[in-house]
Amino acid sequence: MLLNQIKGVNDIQDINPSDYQELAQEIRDFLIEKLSHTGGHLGSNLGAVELTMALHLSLNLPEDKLIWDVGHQSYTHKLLTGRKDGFDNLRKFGGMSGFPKRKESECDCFDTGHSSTSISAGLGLVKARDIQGGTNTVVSVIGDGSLTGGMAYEALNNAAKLETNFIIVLNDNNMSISENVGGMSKYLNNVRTADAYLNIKEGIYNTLKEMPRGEKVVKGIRKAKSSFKQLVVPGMLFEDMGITYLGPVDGHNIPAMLRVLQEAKRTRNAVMVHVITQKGKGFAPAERHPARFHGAEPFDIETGLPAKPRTTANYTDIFSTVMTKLGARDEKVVAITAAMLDGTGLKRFRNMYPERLFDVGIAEEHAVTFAAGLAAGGLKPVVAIYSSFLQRAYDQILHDVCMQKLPVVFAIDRAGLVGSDGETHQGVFDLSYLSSIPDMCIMAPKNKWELSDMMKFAISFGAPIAIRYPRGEAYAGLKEYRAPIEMGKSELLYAEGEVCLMALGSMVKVAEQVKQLLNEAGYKCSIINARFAKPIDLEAVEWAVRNHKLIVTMEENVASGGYGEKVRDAVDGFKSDGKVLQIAVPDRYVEHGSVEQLMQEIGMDADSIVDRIRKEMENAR
Ligand SMILES: Cc1ncc(C[n+]2csc(CCOP(=O)(O)OP(=O)(O)O)c2C)c(N)n1
Ligand SMILES: CC(=O)[C@@H](O)[C@H](O)COP(=O)(O)O
Ligand SMILES: [Mg+2]
Repeated sequence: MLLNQIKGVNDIQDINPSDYQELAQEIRDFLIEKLSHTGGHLGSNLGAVELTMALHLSLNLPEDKLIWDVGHQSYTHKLLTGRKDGFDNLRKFGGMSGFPKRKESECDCFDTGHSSTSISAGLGLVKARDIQGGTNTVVSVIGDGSLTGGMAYEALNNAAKLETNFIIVLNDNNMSISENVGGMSKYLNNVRTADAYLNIKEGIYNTLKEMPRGEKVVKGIRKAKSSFKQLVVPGMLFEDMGITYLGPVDGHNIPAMLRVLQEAKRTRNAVMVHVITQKGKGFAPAERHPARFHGAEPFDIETGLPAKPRTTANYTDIFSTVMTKLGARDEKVVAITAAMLDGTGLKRFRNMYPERLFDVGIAEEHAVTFAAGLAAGGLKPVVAIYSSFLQRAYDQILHDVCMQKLPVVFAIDRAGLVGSDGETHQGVFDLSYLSSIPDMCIMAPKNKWELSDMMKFAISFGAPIAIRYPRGEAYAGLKEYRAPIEMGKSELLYAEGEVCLMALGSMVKVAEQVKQLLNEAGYKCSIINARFAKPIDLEAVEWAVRNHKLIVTMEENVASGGYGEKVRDAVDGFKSDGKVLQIAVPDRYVEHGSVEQLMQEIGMDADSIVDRIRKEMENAR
């Protein structure tokens, strides 16, 4: 097997060129087999096999620097840098990350996970090289979807004035997670469907040379290269900015890519190499359903179907259903997604009300200010964005939504630990960054019915409001507790005394388990479902202080700036010696693994919480 000859970095350079095709096939077979067990970002990786091989053949790693935008397509890069064994535990607890990690390999020069950062980071590495007199090559690989993100344009704008080499590879598979959207996508479509510029160029040169005085004409054209390109390349957007454009080149043809990369390396400025690939290439189910195989769960190789079909609704499903109902009831309800139509569950809303769904591309900042504009214009926008991606739009939430008290509903999915995507995607900061903003109201449902009730409350709230809910199965317990949602009011679930658990959102389910364990150990235990993280329910805090020896706050967010901190401050106000134990995500980045394993690791599973409570109670005796 050729793949077995690749034990470390640059070993691919010893492979005979006549074997490249076979190696690419072995890599595909390997990825399909491994990911059928572990899950992972299959489609993007299958599309980038030959591209990655060509880059590794052209570069000398780790001296040369290769930056992967988002990083979800870096699996072949991991294989070619000696990490084959890591695939057995890909994205598992303690195993190999699904994204580039500097601490994992010296060939991973920049950590990614969130989109559209690669050109900025690459340009930084170029400048660092130039200032220190280095000669290494720097390559940023960015997908067409990631090129919808604003940061990419800020970086291109900056890179355009560069006078040294910087290679930007545009890996264009005409897909984001769902269909790619917007003007840039349309522009790339035109470029892609035009005959390859390089072929046209050579074809025209050859024809001209046959003609009388043809050589002279060709020379003249070569001198006026850019105006010639203007004639044959639609748009010329990048060239006009000052960035050399090469391509489009077939991203599954290694010799063709090697030739273009050689040319790109000779350029004395920023150069964009436009590579055309197919998402899911070589695995029929992934070619047919690129969105489903973008981030795949373990699957059956024969059929492509999930190994474990899902039987219960997750919070995204509930959100999806309620959105269609809200859309039916009120024509003013509109929805916005930043390239996460499938992930946020807004596809159904799009299918029913296409004119009221806006997919703005990977542009969270724009999504929020756009929603502010929609609200200012009299509509009722719901912006559905994952917690960790919404981090990007802090200023837009503050400056464009909250300062004007505009009625925008933030549906914050993946709030809490997300599991196998790891530290870049854990949604454990939203309570903190949103809480600091005046006029922001934040809710979190304890179960699936409460998410529905909160959405109905939010849509008629008339001011900025956020609902955060986690990845995964929607809790179907506590159905009988369905008191109407009231602004800033919590819900008392059990009133027993001694220990009072004040739990927010997903932690209510854990609180039930904690209560049972505490009861078994002989402690009485009350539970308050917080419902609101801002404003907190001060009356409930006072009741908890007056009637319990210990208050335990529970939230799937970092402690700093979270719900527990606010409760602690309030307790101090009511009773200076009131005891509060804060259960929250610790002040460090939480890596990948299953949510259950991670909760255990950070001491937020029921057993760990009970241990801590018992210690506190024993100390108090
Ligand atoms: C800031 C941010 N928003 C959203 C995402 C989710 N996301 C990951 S990959 C992706 C699509 C990327 O498309 P493209 O760059 O074309 O890569 P492809 O998957 O097509 O190879 C999206 C929206 C993200 N990682 N970061
Ligand atoms: C790479 C990336 O950012 C997305 O593909 C992300 O992995 C999606 O996560 P979900 O599976 O939670 O939708
Ligand atoms: Mg793409």
